[in-house]
Amino acid sequence: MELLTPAEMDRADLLTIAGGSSGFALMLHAGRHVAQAAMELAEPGPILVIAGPGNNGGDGLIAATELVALGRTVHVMLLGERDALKGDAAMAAREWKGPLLPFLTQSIGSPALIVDALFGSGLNRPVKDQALEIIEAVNHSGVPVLAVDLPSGINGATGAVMGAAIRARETVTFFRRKIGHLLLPGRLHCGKVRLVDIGIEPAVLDEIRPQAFENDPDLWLPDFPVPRADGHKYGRGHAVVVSGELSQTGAARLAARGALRAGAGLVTVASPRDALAVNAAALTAVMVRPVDTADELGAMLADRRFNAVGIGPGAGIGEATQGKVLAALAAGPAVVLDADALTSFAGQPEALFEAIKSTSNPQVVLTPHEGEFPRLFSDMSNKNPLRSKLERVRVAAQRSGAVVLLKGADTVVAAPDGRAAIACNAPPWLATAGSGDVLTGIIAGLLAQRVPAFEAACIGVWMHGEAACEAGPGLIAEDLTETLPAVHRRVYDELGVEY
Ligand SMILES: NC(=O)C1=CN([C@@H]2O[C@H](COP(=O)(O)OP(=O)(O)OC[C@H]3O[C@@H](n4cnc5c(N)ncnc54)[C@H](O)[C@@H]3O)[C@@H](O)[C@H]2O)[C@@H](O)CC1
Ligand SMILES: [K+]
Repeated sequence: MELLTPAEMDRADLLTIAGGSSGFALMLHAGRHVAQAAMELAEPGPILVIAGPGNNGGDGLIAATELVALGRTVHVMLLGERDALKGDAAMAAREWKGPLLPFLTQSIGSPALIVDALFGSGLNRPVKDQALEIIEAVNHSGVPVLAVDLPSGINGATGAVMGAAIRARETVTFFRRKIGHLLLPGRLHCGKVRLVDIGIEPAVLDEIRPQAFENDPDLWLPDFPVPRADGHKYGRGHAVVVSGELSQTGAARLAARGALRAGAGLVTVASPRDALAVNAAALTAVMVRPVDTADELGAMLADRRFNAVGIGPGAGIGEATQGKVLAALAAGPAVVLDADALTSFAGQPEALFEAIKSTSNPQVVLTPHEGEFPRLFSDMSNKNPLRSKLERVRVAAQRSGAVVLLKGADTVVAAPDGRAAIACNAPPWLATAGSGDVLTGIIAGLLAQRVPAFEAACIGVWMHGEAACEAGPGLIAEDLTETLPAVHRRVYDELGVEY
């Protein structure tokens, strides 16, 4: 499903109003949904609504009015003067007939539930002073919080905490989720996100054309590779994984098994001669072929049946790996570059980007983690707070000409054309040795089946997260390939494919 920036949400709102609805009608829907969620969440006892000076506060005031009508005791605190409210929020305030408590921490008390309607998508600067004190006091109170639209203090476009932010049990948001609901740390502040319809027609999206999506099957289901009943393994591509030296061959084997489990028809490990015996002894369905140099790799890949290559896990950092990367890009299969393949270009990323842009087959995926990312994009480390993770990955994709996948609990995949997907299905135990190697292999396996690079990266990330959920806590990288069949079955169920 699409993810919106606050600016895009404002457009959705304006297009709906231009189509004949009133802004206040949207607010009434929003406030009623919030009240409904509050009824479900709140134990018996009073409910405190903390309202801010904009339309997020307006939603809160409508919810307060509705909750009283539903028989609840409701207290309201408002930041600023009632008379200072404008537009729809002023209309909402006229609906609220009760008193307003002073905007002080002492007013919080110990309600059954707090409805956080302080700031939503209009947050445009760090919270300070009174608002900051209230947010911190709410977080310390231990009272469950229902956030309206966004937990106050979370930037809807970036997920950043602007000074301080509410930690909500649940968040009710409208029409479509916002990017800040998925990117960290925002996601951690939202609790469960409830998406409700407030009367905005999905057709407005035709005009807005959002370019960010949640990474879930809705996004790529038609591209998911399903073997044909009349097909054979040669029709499902042949992935090559480049192995490192004798002492570090395990990573390539993990990747190779990932490629096979992702559905590649055939997988070959291109192994240095001195590691051949080790690789061959430890592999069964995966084949092994001696490849020491970039020239040898290039010669192997001249056979176009090898249609996808994964390089990086355990590859070693330096000129030898650089050479193999350039040979793979020149030969024209789809390519996924990870780990040492990326680090080998630290300090000279332009050489890599040039090679990517001049490849005859522009199906290239880069899969850095936050440590590797600034080795290629030195101005965009996560220490640089000027850009969100989404923006950083988009710029990286545009600059490199490749699909870029930046790993993390909120893995972002972006294509050079601006499309981007944010994942939220990875469990914390997925962060374990070797799990990135398996991801590289899964993506290589999908590329081998001719899934386009952006979709291959998205599907790979999603399957990897699902496989980890399936394996559960205590996961080691080897488990991921073994739980992948269950993930395939889940996708087949969604596709309605029998097995
Ligand atoms: N766009 C839409 O389609 C709809 C929006 N609605 C609500 O309207 C909200 C957006 O309303 P607004 O644009 O009025 O924005 P908000 O209500 O989120 O906040 C804007 C107000 O807060 C102030 N403010 C911003 N940052 C501050 C800070 N750090 N410290 C102190 N004051 C600060 C601004 O000066 C302004 O007065 C949404 O989050 C949603 O809850 C709903 O009513 C339904 C429809
Ligand atoms: K809020």
